[in-house]
Amino acid sequence: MTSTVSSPSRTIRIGSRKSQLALVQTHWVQEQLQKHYPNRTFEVHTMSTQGDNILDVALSKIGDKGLFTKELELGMLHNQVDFAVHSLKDLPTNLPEGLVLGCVTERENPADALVVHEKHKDKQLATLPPGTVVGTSSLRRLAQLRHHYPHLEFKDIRGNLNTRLAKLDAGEYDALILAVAGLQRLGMAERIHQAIPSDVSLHAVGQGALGIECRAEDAEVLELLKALEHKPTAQRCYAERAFLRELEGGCQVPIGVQTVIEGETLTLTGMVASLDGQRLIKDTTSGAATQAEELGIELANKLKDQGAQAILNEIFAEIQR
Ligand SMILES: NCc1[nH]cc(CCC(=O)O)c1CC(=O)O
Repeated sequence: MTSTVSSPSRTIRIGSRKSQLALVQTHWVQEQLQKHYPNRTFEVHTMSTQGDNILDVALSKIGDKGLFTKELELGMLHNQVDFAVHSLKDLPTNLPEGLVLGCVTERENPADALVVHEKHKDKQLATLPPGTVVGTSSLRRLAQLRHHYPHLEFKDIRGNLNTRLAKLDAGEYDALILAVAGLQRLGMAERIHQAIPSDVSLHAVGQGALGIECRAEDAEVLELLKALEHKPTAQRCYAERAFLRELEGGCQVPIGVQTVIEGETLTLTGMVASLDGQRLIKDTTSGAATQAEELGIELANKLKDQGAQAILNEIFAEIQR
């Protein structure tokens, strides 16, 4: 029997991590694409990444930037999947040869959230008592909170969101710092006790947005992905990623950002802090949103002139020890 379909369109295979957050995000992308292209088929293929498997080592000590992305990238390069959905914050600023950031989706609230144990439910970040044990695995959150609240104690935490919340509720920690966006996407917004203001903690580069990575040569996929692109978010994230790319060395470092677009103007604020929180260098730059990457590079150089490079060099040496 011969097929009556004259030119069947290719099935698009979406690569995803298996974590609950990754799957929620990937299924959202699949659903949006399906709405835009009802006659096409989009399949989800899941893979475990190194970051999902190594759970007993502090993230900052692993020092491999592609921790949550490498297996998915190999999948694309080996033609097993056509694109991969990432939390943009987990996607390294330099991608492997042959792959590109094909699409940035509309960002959710990029702020960090304070989540507290029951016994602190009448407290805010500023009123937590001395010795409160705060769980975080992010050097950025650690350094900024130490800077503002040196009386708090910090303890590393790993595992997925549910594991972390269970450890909090079991009393292993008094409070956690998590991304607002992750809690919202998992339907756990009620656990957000306080959105941390940006004068206390600048968020991570790309936080709250999804980044879709695909093969640079795959014109068809790049065209399909345009349906999900959110230009203001993309411009903000390009500025943030250029800032980070210009500053970072080989590992996770305490770098935070904030971006705003008003009219045609993009304003980028960035900070670099020492791990003990004692030194914190922060500055701002503004310019045309169409020049996002140049603004990121400009701000990185501004901070380097103010001593950021010395802080980063100390941190790279510290982490390698
Ligand atoms: N690597 C952890 C990670 N990657 C993305 C998110 C949340 C969603 C986002 O920031 O887009 C989280 C959890 C967290 O930081 O609390």
